[in-house]
Amino acid sequence: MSPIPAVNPVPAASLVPAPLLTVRGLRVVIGGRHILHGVDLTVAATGTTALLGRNGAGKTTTVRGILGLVPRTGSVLLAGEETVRLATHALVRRGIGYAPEDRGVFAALTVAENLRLAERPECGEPAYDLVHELFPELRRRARQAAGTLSGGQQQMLAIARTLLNGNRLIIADEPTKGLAPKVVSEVARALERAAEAVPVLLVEQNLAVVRHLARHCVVLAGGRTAHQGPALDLLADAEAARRLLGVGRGDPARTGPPLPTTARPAAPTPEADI
Ligand SMILES: Nc1ncnc2c1ncn2[C@@H]1O[C@H](COP(=O)(O)OP(=O)(O)OP(=O)(O)O)[C@@H](O)[C@H]1O
Repeated sequence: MSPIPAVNPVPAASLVPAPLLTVRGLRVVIGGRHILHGVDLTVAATGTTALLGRNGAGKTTTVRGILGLVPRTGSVLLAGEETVRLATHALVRRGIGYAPEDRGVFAALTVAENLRLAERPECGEPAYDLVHELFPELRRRARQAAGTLSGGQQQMLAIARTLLNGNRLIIADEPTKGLAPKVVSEVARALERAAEAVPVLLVEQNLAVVRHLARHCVVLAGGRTAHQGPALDLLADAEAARRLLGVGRGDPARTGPPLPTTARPAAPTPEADI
């Protein structure tokens, strides 16, 4: 009888999922001005990765560089594929959904029309079930002009558009900016649910939201990566948070009260069809 072959132990490192997105040496120059000087970051293959930094650190430019919305050099690997020379439409086709800082909804169109515009037939059946489950409010307001929605509702519409097409990564740029605390909690809960389905790269200034959602964080300073690591470790280190993010105990707007524990949104009501 032949001996049973020995089973090679799997090295622990190979059990850690590879990052979904790996950015190396990302540089952006606009109008002769060097804005990013070589940003390095990784976005985990699951959950939420927060992109942090003081005002003007380069967060939005980094996102725009990843998406090809500004001229950039360096390396942007999406699931191992080099994308830095691809145009934005090609990146969208590869499954990156973007909820920009200004939300980018079409004000004169209804909620349903905004969603329909985001459909991509090549991705199969649009995931309206998921959108309606996460955002029952959008279902109820399907026929309302998007320009008449509140800021929070517009933000939910912007996030909902990224969820329709089975994207493999969602990038949300400051989704809670300017929202009332109750609406911040609603948007955060929606993002939390979204991140169960799709990894999220979240640009966020509200550290209560970061604490609630993000496992991993990347901090930019002066157009460079200043720190990467577990989000809770950074937030627990008052000196590092002050140095890297410019926040202290006396800054409730950013360190905020804790968000309420997760409560699932109510099941959608069959009031309107989108
Ligand atoms: N199109 C542009 N032309 C010139 N300078 C720009 C342009 N876009 C951004 N900048 C500058 O680049 C720097 C980084 O801007 P960016 O918006 O990426 O920072 P940010 O970290 O997102 O800031 P905030 O938190 O205030 O949104 C800032 O000094 C900004 O003024």
